[in-house]
Amino acid sequence: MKKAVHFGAGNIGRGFIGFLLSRAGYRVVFVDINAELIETLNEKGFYRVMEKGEDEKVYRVEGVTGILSTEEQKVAEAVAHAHIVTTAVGPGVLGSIAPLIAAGISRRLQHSPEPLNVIACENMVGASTFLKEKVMEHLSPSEREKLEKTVGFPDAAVDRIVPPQSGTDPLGVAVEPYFEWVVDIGGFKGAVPEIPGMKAVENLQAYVERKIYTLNTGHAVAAYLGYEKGCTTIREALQNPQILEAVKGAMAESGVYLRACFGFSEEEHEVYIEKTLQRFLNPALEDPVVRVGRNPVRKLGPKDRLVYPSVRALELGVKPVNLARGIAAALKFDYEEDQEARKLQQMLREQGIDVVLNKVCGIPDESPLRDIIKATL
Ligand SMILES: NC(=O)C1=CN([C@@H]2O[C@H](COP(=O)(O)OP(=O)(O)OC[C@H]3O[C@@H](n4cnc5c(N)ncnc54)[C@H](O)[C@@H]3O)[C@@H](O)[C@H]2O)C=CC1
Ligand SMILES: O=P(O)(O)OC[C@H]1O[C@](O)(CO)[C@@H](O)[C@@H]1O
Repeated sequence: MKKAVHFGAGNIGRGFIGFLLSRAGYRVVFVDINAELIETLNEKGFYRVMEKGEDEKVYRVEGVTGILSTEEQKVAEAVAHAHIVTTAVGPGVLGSIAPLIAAGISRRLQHSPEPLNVIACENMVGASTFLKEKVMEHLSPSEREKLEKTVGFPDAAVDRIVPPQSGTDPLGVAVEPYFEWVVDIGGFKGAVPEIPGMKAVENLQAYVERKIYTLNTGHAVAAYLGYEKGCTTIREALQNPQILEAVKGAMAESGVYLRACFGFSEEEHEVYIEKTLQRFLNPALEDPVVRVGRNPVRKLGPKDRLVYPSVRALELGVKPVNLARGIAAALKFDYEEDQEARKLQQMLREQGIDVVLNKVCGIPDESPLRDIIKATL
């Protein structure tokens, strides 16, 4: 039986990637830092995925096991014998799991000429490429050379809304019915693995950017404006007409760039936006604004969902007022339980808005975007 090693047994790990891998016939080994989660996975050996739409469908995912990420030797051994490696740990954690993956690849290169593909399934443009760079830092020059020949790191876009789980089942995951997992066909080494639900494409950049700069952009604007207005969930936020308008406006502003860059037609993009809004409004999913707004420092980064499309829209002659409202609201996201939110607030207090716009958002002093944002603060 083929073996998959998946880093991150969280919502996307269990509810999306691990689920598809298992259904494709892989024995899935989850690696996670959460000891309780790994213990429960090993005790039960299965979990349920509940698709929450108009009808509820329940799937049983069998034959799964777990390894704690501190059990370095076991993780390396699993990677050394895997047929595919995937991750869904969060972009900020990729650097921490890179040594584990490198140790596994190093072992593998000694005994197997078989190709391996490592796919980082994170909300980040170029996540697998980034992971590859981090893995390379832990390999010798000769291992790096061999890696280039046999180990692929195809970039990917992952789209399925999986909010925090509220039920009593410690492993069960409630997910939306929709999903899209798109992987760069040119990044694979060896044959592209047959995984129903995973689409290997040539124009990955268009998929990944459309997803991050539409869905994640609109979602972030809803989350930060919703938080500002005291809303608990995304659905509640979107019931406020002003927030709904701002979310639609922000997606339209980033759409100007996406259409210009990738050639989506206006109609096609409108359909995509409308479908995205319907997914946000799924009444069967309770999606907290604080989850969607988590890690505001990452989300305010120059390549991320708010600043990047604002810069691109400005270049195309469109004033990104709604994106700027999202950025301004993100700067006010003072959710105490979020470490990055605390850090951001401290930075704002101690260093001021100009330093934050510079250091966190990467917006140059001379950019008119600064004034557009400040005008909405
Ligand atoms: N939840 C969602 O709707 C979606 C999330 N994503 C992306 O998927 C990734 C994962 O997100 P979620 O599953 O929502 O997060 P999550 O918090 O539910 O899962 C992350 C898992 O990674 C584990 N982890 C953290 N540090 C680790 C380490 N050093 N070693 C091993 N495991 C570690 C955590 O214990 C947790 O189980 C993120 O990049 C996110 O942006 C992408 C699309 C949808
Ligand atoms: O997972 P991140 O990057 O923190 O952001 C949350 C976003 O990711 C998703 O979970 C899935 O793309 C969206 O629901 C939300 O826009």
